[in-house]
Amino acid sequence: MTDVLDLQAVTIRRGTTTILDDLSWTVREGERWVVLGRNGAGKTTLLQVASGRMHPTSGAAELLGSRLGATDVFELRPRIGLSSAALADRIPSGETVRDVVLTAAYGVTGRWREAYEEVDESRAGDLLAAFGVDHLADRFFGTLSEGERKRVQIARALMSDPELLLLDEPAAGLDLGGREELVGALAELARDPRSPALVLVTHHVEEIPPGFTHLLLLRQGRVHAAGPIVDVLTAENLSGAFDVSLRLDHADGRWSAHAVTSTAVRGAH
Ligand SMILES: Nc1ncnc2c1ncn2[C@@H]1O[C@H](COP(=O)(O)OP(=O)(O)OP(=O)(O)O)[C@@H](O)[C@H]1O
Repeated sequence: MTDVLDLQAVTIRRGTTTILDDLSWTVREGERWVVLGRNGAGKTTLLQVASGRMHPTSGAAELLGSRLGATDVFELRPRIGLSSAALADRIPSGETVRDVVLTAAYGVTGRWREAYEEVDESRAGDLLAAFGVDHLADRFFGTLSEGERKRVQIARALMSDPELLLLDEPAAGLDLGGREELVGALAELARDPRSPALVLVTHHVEEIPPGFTHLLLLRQGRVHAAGPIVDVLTAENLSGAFDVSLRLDHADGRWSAHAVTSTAVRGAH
């Protein structure tokens, strides 16, 4: 399998703060990674590097076989899909849902007289349908619910047929039903062999869709543990990454975690 992303001893420093610290991580074709870590662990910064938007202070980052710093990132970026709150904020609220997805084929937000090919129109429609939001194609992006927006964003990130798809907290702000619908859609994406390599950043094991294969646990900008999810997602590793004693459960392909408290002991008195 080919390396889609290869980070070797990547360090990111800002002033006296070390945000990523000597981090090595490889994502290969066909892999579906979850990146978990507490607030401030460095997850968003890691995606900035993985999407070619931030260069390491030291170390080497290879994206789709090209070394960051020695390649044209503007050629690289359309080959890497990214969905994040920061990018969503840049989408004009008066843009139609169809155009939000369509403009991604040209790496822009805001439609302005581009001549779209029929094949693009049809791909945008298919992606909206795949995420269950095709009925919203003519609505303005700004009028959508949070859950609808998240699904449109992922459809947009897939529009350029990327070789790597990075999803930064796609379930943040969703209610339980919205989260479950999104987890279902991501599970389908994970199952489809035509999908790109996937990297999903989250704070919650409950948001890990079935079919995700690997886990990177980040702690204070360093790799706490990484590898196949069945080996790495343990109560011990999770407790270490989140600095709290956790119990982990696995049922029906889904995970859940909660703090080990002294409730049971207290209840006994
Ligand atoms: N330009 C900067 N200068 C100094 N510190 C920074 C800078 N950018 C980010 N940081 C710090 O780096 C750490 C990691 O930030 P990052 O956003 O990558 O974490 P995260 O794991 O995505 O956090 P969250 O889960 O809260 O979104 C944080 O403590 C943040 O305050």
